[in-house]
Amino acid sequence: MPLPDPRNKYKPCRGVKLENRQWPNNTITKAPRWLSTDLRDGNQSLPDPMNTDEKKAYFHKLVDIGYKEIEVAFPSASQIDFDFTRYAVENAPADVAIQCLTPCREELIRRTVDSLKGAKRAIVHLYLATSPLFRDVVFNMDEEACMQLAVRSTKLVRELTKDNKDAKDTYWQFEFSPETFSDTPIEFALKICEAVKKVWEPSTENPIIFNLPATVEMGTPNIYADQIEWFLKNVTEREKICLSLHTHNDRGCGVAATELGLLAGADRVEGCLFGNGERTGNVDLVTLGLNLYTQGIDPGVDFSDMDSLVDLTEKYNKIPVHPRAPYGGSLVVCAFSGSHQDAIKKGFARRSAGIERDGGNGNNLHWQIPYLPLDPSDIGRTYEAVIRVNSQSGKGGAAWIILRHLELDLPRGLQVAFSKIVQTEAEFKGRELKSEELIALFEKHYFLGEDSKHAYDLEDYNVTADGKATRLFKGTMTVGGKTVELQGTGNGPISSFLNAAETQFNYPMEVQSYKEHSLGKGSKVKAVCYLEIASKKNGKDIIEWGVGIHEDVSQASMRAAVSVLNRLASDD
Ligand SMILES: CC(=O)SCCNC(=O)CCNC(=O)[C@H](O)C(C)(C)COP(=O)(O)OP(=O)(O)OC[C@H]1O[C@@H](n2cnc3c(N)ncnc32)[C@H](O)[C@@H]1OP(=O)(O)O
Ligand SMILES: CC(C)C(=O)C(=O)O
Repeated sequence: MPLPDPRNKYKPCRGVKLENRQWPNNTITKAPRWLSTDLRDGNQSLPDPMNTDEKKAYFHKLVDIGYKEIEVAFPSASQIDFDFTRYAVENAPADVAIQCLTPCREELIRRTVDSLKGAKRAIVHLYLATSPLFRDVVFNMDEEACMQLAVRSTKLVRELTKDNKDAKDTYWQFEFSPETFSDTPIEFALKICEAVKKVWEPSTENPIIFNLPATVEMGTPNIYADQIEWFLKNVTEREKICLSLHTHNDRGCGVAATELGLLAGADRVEGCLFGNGERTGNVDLVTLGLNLYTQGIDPGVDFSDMDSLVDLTEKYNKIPVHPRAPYGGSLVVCAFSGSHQDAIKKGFARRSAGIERDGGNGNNLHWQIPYLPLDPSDIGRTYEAVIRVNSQSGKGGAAWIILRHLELDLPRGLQVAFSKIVQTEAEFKGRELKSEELIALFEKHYFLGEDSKHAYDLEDYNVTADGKATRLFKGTMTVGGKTVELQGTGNGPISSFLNAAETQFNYPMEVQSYKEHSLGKGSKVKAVCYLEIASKKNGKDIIEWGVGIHEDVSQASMRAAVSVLNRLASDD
């Protein structure tokens, strides 16, 4: 039973008092510094943490796609984490900083710094929970004791790193996280950071990283943004600070909180690919990066081979990426429903025309396709994957697949006719129809396949002028294996054939529309004809479509007419 009054159990998150807040008026105009914590915060939350080989593969992929700051481990926790840090130190490119997390405990700090020895660039990340709940429940420490511990620990890190003459070859950076910042009285968060800064003595060139984590997401994202703006307004020596965000997703707003935090002035973001991490996860770096990209901002990380990132995380985290995960999910660049497919198909047609006019590849043409905020090809997905067909689909979806695979640009009426066939098949099978199945259905239905089963075949014919405006068709057909001679007249080859067929086989046939286009290019070019015929079947007026393909355009149209005849003779 839900509680009749949850107020007695849960209290709302209180924001900070922020005068003249600025962040709602800001826009994000450049990518922040990114830190991937997949190998630390992500890894520590896995039921089966990665082994060393898995961490290595993951690390190299993070480097390959462009992350320059990577938190690789909690080296004081285990020999595996220590050894992996050594591997990362020895194998990181010169421009990649290796970050490690340590609590405020002397032996653990020493071990952490040991693991980073010899690194070209290293970030020692010290954390200490600062919220009243944690100080009280976890540490039994008052604010003063908490501050003294942070100060003592920072002094030790300083002594072991930037003040250590034996460690001068490393470019040391220092990060301090008042853990559970999101639930810490803001004045105390500022006070402890100021005390830590005073000890570390950062410079403008090498700023201290203050990472202000929403360790647990406590309130709406605007509250987090207010906290960040308040902190930045009140902290001293802003120019010597890199303000870092580290959000979790307990309320499902990690991305929003991070984006609002950036609007509030933050410089750096920590997160994991596809939002792996404690509980509901860290903020998703893929979403954040591609959110920037789709605003025309280079994220500085390469997401163009999305499937390889999905494979990586699924293999090593052993957690599937949700099919609806932003950008990376297998279903997010797919449209099943008819009106979406129709709009997307029209959008692509408009874009192709624009590209042709522009004479380029479309990279300088603004992306404007209904329902698709991102060009699937920018993340390595194919257009073919965009439109998928099931019983919810309309004419546009199947027509798109036929266009992409067979290059047949079906007239609207034929799209409608074929979509009914598709609908029946999808309902019958009770599932999505794959592209190959749709193509087979189309070829079978309009008798285009080499081995299609059909009643009528045109063996031979000729059309001659019979008087001024009249054409005479004479030909031989096989009907169910038997040879039949037929002849008819009309004002052109098709009408004279239809007249012959009507006389011979008793199908009234009147042309409603005719369309042709070329297929392929160069010496392999063919003609495609689409013929719409009004006829009668079992006493009822009906419309049938025929499709014919041939190197010769008049043969193609004749084939289209035979295709109609076969449709009239078929049972379906
Ligand atoms: C929000 C975050 O993600 S923080 C990072 C969390 N990551 C991890 O904890 C992964 C690695 N951790 C570990 O392997 C272990 O917890 C270790 C090695 C750090 C410590 O192990 P143990 O000494 O056995 O302690 P244990 O894990 O049982 O409890 C944590 C202890 O650290 C203390 N602690 C927690 N955070 C901090 C901190 N930032 N600084 C100093 N001490 C801390 C706790 O109060 C507790 O102390 P207690 O034993 O005196 O009560
Ligand atoms: C150590 C800190 C930054 C952390 O992981 C968190 O608060 O979630």
